Amino acid sequence: MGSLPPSSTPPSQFPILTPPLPTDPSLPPFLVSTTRGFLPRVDPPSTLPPEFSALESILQRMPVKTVSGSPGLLATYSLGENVSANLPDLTEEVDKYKDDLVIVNALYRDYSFVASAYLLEPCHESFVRGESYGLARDVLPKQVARPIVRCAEILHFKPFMEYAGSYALYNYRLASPSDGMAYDNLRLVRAFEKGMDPTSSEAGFVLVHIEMVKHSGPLVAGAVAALSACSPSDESKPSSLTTAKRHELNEGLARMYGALSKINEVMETMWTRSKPGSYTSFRTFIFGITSQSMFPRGVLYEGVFDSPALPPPAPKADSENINNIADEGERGRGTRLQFRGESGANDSIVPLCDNLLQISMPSTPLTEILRDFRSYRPSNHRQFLEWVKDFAGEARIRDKAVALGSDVADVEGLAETRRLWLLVLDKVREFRYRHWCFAREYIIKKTTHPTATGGSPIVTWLPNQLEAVLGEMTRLYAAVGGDDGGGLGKELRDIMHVVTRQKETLMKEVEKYCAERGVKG
Ligand code: HEM
Repeated sequence: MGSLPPSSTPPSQFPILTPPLPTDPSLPPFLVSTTRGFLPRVDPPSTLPPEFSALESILQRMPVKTVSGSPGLLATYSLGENVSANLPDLTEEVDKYKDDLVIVNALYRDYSFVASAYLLEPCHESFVRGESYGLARDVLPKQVARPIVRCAEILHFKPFMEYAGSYALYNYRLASPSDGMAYDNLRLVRAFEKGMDPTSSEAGFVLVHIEMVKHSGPLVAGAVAALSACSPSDESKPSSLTTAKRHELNEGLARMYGALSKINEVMETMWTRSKPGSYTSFRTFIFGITSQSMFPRGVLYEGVFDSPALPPPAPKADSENINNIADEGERGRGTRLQFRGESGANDSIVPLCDNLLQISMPSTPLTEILRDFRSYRPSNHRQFLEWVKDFAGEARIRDKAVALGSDVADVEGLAETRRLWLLVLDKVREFRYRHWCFAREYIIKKTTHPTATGGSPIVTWLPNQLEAVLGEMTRLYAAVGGDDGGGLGKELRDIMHVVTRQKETLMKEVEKYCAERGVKG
């Protein structure tokens, strides 16, 4: 992969793949493209090289319900002893594949499944008994810790389960290769609970994410076209778009709108493909090892002392952050680490829209969590998102698009941009509102555990971003004169009624949950 272009380079010059996508295994699996969007450029391997047969054997025997339907190691709470007894340290074998990143990514996925299952097995047992999660194991044995760190170094991931690199986007196979990526043809490669059955809620949860991201190619293509139309190499006056460029911008926004509409439609299928009542049982295994009561001191990675995959040592005085600090008795045994858990918050669809639309988030500690989440993703996704943000900022895309207080000759074109801009914002609102409903129905009503898998506070974090979008829409609609007619039409008037209603109900809901749970709003 080429190095990143400087941020003043036109968007078309960012190394975004177009078909035919390269199949070269020495390239990173996750490279943004206009066809597969944020999915890996090749389907993930579902079988491991023979040297890893011990790992494969554990993974196949691991789920609560195995592929044959019989109870697996997690059903009998015997994964821990199996890892101790039957899994050798295969770090040297990982190195043999360091030039085949497609395989190393499969190994990263698989070690991350064993790591999370191993650490959280005691919490699963407590949960099944109807108790609170209690404490997890807090030492990751070296035969898991060393190879996952090595894979993470090679791939530039964190050495803990990630959304794209392991749990969701690198965790599917095609039941029949000739039938492609149709939903019914997708199967999970790895699962914790009953996910080997494609009709289970665990499988549905993961597969709906994949099915949504399947439509991210046109979103990327639309975003690139919109940015390209506003390239900073044009005059930098907000009103400087020519009629032709405005037309290009409108086409880009319309493509984004089409893709987001499809993505939101698929999102709605979550309710039936993964039942709200089943979520909390497989969720136990996807918690992170920071900001969680189960891991008050993170996890000691045995046999791991120094690696580019580890975060920099925390200052000793920083008692909140125990990264890399092992206590006296542990020194010489390994390194204590903390990472966020896998979460859709590490998906790139919404951050792409946030960055392109320049949605301003409030300066709150909750927004800091949003920023932190954005480091948990494949490096090419991260670079692309940062680049979109910088580019949109330099190009002043929002100013050019909505052109407030400027004389624009192409009045119809401008009205269309404003309409499309608000419609795209509305799709982000719709995503975040549906998502808030998921959080309420799948989590808040089912458990009092205060933090989500990624470590964010469950009642206040999602509303922080949803409120920002609702606020942005309200301000923009007023600024372009929507309230006074503004030429934006009935569709947007209706949407804005929904926005006003949602603002009120969201505030009341959050207040209610905060009061019930003693959380500061
Ligand atoms: C039952 C379904 C779902 C539930 C219960 C759920 C739950 C959550 C929770 C609790 C968070 C807060 C972050 C954290 O983990 O600490 C989150 C964030 C997020 N999830 Fe989901 N999620 C679901 C489905 C999805 C799907 C299908 C996607 C699609 C990619 C997705 C994308 C996101 C995004 C983008 C965020 C960050 C939100 C923002 O920026 O405002 N989630 N999710």
